[in-house]
Amino acid sequence: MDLVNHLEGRLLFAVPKKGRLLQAALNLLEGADIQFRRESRLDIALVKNLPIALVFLPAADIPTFVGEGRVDLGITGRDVVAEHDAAVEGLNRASAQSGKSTPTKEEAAQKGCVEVMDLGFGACKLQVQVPEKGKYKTPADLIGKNIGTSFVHLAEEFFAKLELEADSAGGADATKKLKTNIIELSGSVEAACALGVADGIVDLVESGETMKAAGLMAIDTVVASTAVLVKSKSPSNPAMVDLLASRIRGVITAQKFVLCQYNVERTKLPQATKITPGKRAPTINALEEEGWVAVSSMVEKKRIAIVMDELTEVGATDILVLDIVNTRTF
Ligand SMILES: Nc1ncnc2c1ncn2[C@@H]1O[C@H](COP(=O)(O)OP(=O)(O)OP(=O)(O)O)[C@@H](O)[C@H]1O
Ligand SMILES: O=P(O)(O)OC[C@H]1O[C@H](OP(=O)(O)OP(=O)(O)O)[C@H](O)[C@@H]1O
Repeated sequence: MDLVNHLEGRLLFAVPKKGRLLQAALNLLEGADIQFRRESRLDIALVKNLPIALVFLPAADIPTFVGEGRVDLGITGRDVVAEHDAAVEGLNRASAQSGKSTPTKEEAAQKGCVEVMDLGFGACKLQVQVPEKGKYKTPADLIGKNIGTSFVHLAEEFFAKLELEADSAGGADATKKLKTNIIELSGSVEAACALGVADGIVDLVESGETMKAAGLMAIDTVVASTAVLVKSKSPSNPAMVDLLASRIRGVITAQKFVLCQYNVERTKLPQATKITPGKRAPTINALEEEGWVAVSSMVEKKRIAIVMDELTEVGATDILVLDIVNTRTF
């Protein structure tokens, strides 16, 4: 089937085609009941139960497709969205400086990605790193030096700001324009210092193991990133964007919370509900037994053990913890 000819009237939703964000993104789609079958080698999949087509793209390219308004929604990293924004700003600045035409206000207002929500997975930091045993201790020490990175536009923006600060603080010779040299590398960036290509690098750190293994240390953070849902500034079907956002938010909330149910004497209710205030408020039902109530309340998964300890301490009994499959609680 020629899928490209079946896209008419469908909202386009970009999903990372590989890498670290792929599985968590697919889990979200499944939780949101977005049903599709991806044919082998095809980067487009029609959704069976909604007027949507999924487009599988490299995470780093998704901000371009969404920002240009060619795709309506996307799941990608905040780091690559920031890199795309920095690239567009850099391009506009360069055009303005060279007297070339820049986008009008109206054109600019149509372009770029709008963050709909933080998806809570894929956490990492884009950090400035230098050799642990080297002479550079602060980012300012790297002004005018060689920096290896795959995030050239964010790195340029970061060092341009540092250079400006250094200039205006009189820390640099105003007659001699310092310019940090940003070297574009497409992977294994950590090797650049050891091999003499760079004095410092700007690269992603998650566990920190790669950085440590390369004998590097982080001295500043350029962007703290997680996966995000982004939309274009003028999506083809805003109602469908809202529906998908609401479903995805429901799945994320369900992943983060559990339902805690327990019985407690009515006299202890104020103390107990202080421990389990719920998202909006706890649900309280009278029990057949005089003076007792049943409480159910959403509790953050990561706090549940402490919450159960505290409830036991105030005299709650029959404490049950239930998984939430899906929610619509806002
Ligand atoms: N340790 C990590 N290293 C790189 N990216 C990470 C890490 N942890 C989370 N991420 C997030 O995952 C996104 C995609 O990175 P990943 O390297 O998996 O993609 P990819 O498409 O396979 O890219 P590439 O082929 O360039 O490595 C990053 O932009 C970032 O937001
Ligand atoms: O802090 P850590 O958990 O060690 O993860 C960080 C490393 O992971 C990524 O590299 P990737 O594995 O994608 O390979 P690459 O160097 O070829 O980009 C990133 O560029 C770092 O090198």
